[in-house]
Amino acid sequence: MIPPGAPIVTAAQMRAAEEAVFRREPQEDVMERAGAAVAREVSRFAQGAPILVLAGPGNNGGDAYVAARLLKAAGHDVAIAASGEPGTGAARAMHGRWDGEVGSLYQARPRPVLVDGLFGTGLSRPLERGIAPVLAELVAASRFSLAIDLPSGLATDTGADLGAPRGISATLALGALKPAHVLDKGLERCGHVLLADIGIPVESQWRSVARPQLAPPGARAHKYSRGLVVVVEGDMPGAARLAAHAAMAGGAGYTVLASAGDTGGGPDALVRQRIASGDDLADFLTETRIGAVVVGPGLGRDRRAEGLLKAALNANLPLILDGDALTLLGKSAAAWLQRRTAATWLTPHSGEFDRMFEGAEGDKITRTLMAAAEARVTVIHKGADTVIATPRGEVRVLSRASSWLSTAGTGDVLAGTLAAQVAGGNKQAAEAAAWLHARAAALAGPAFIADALPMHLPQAISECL
Ligand SMILES: NC(=O)C1=CN([C@@H]2O[C@H](COP(=O)(O)OP(=O)(O)OC[C@H]3O[C@@H](n4cnc5c(N)ncnc54)[C@H](OP(=O)(O)O)[C@@H]3O)[C@@H](O)[C@H]2O)[C@@H](O)CC1
Ligand SMILES: Nc1ncnc2c1ncn2[C@@H]1O[C@H](COP(=O)(O)OP(=O)(O)O)[C@@H](O)[C@H]1O
Ligand SMILES: [K+]
Repeated sequence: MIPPGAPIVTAAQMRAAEEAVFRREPQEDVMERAGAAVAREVSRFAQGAPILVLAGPGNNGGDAYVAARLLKAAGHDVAIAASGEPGTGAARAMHGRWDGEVGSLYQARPRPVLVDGLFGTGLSRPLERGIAPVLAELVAASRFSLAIDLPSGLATDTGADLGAPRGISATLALGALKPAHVLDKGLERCGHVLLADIGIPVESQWRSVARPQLAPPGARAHKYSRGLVVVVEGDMPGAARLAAHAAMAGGAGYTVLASAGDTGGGPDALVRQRIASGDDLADFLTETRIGAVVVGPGLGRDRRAEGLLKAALNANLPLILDGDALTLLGKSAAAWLQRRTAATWLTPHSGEFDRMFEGAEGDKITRTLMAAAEARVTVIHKGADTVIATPRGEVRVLSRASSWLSTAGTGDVLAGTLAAQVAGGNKQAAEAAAWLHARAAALAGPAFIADALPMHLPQAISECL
């Protein structure tokens, strides 16, 4: 579980936000609030069991000393083990306010409740060999463990593993989420992510995906005003049908499958339009009521596929490109897409993304932002951590969706869901589609097949009205 709609900031941005607050308020007061938030969460879970608090040399350790003092004052049995002397002024002050003993991390005996205050956003290199195994053992031996801000050993801005333990029960993000809470190894290492307001205002164009606010069709709505979606069928008709079904269940008023022949299957309400070639498609896409076109699911990569893709790219209509369309574009994706004047969305998984934007480097947020800016499109970079980036620099991250989504065809369902939101005029279509898709997966439960996913979209939508 990730707090929805929460700002995500890098370590440097968090530090800048803290510095701004310290100009009008003592650092110790902010640290008292951070430690109090930690103590509140820990006391909820400890239920009277003995607590071991680990304190590192920096301000993460400072938070740990505060939490230990408040937990002890509330009657808990608390022991502290430190990896060394406190190294910052605020951490020294908090160490000074602790009136008990401070043991050594290396001699610490496990306790049922563990608080990890070794390192947070200041982690600058992999954990030293000595620290990582000791921390891993103490976490493994505990019944409940809470990481202050971040599990120690997780790179704040990338979620890369620098020696973080496995099995942390919960992480209390302080002030804002950091990329490590939503990306890469952070998905497995943070446990439940909780967010504490510690009175540091943060500005960010990056957020976790939130539940969208949707509206039912107006009293005078008709099928075209609800949104007309065209899904282009190719070599693997099932993929296009999945996308079309998702568009229908995702709220589109009218869905057309542009297909070379009648391959059958799919809902009866699905309208079929015979499209044999790129020229046919170009003609058909002059229909002005079309609100979104989906090209790519099961498209194939032959000459016909290329012709269909070109016709869609040249049409002045909102366009969702997925699957084979992305592979066909490959390295020339940005050059093709920059020329478009109508809005475009790309929904690559990591393989498709890397084929299109092989020069992009860095963490997933940075790479996706770079791609969106270069191609001037919205990119929905799928995976266990789905990163949505717009050319204006906005980012939305959806992580911890059902891992049962890892089954063939669920990406086609996302493309269709997105098309429905685009055709319906939703200005936040990508974020809404990502949320609805993940919610449908949660409702579908375990071991669903992609065919079952669209059936749960209406329920997901009902939760947004
Ligand atoms: N600013 C504030 O008042 C507030 C901050 N807050 C809290 O502070 C946290 C950030 O604090 P921070 O910047 O002091 O960094 P922190 O994560 O404690 O670690 C830095 C220390 O670790 C050391 N070190 C680094 N890597 C290492 C390694 N691999 N192995 C060994 N040592 C290593 C590093 O040494 P150095 O790199 O300098 O050699 C330095 O001594 C943040 O996450 C939040 O919890 C909240 O209380 C709100 C108020
Ligand atoms: N482990 C996972 N956890 C959460 N979501 C996942 C996971 N694996 C895949 N997904 C989601 O499932 C979908 C898979 O899409 P894709 O790889 O394009 O599949 P296909 O091409 O077969 O339709 C994406 O929305 C992706 O974000
Ligand atoms: K920590």
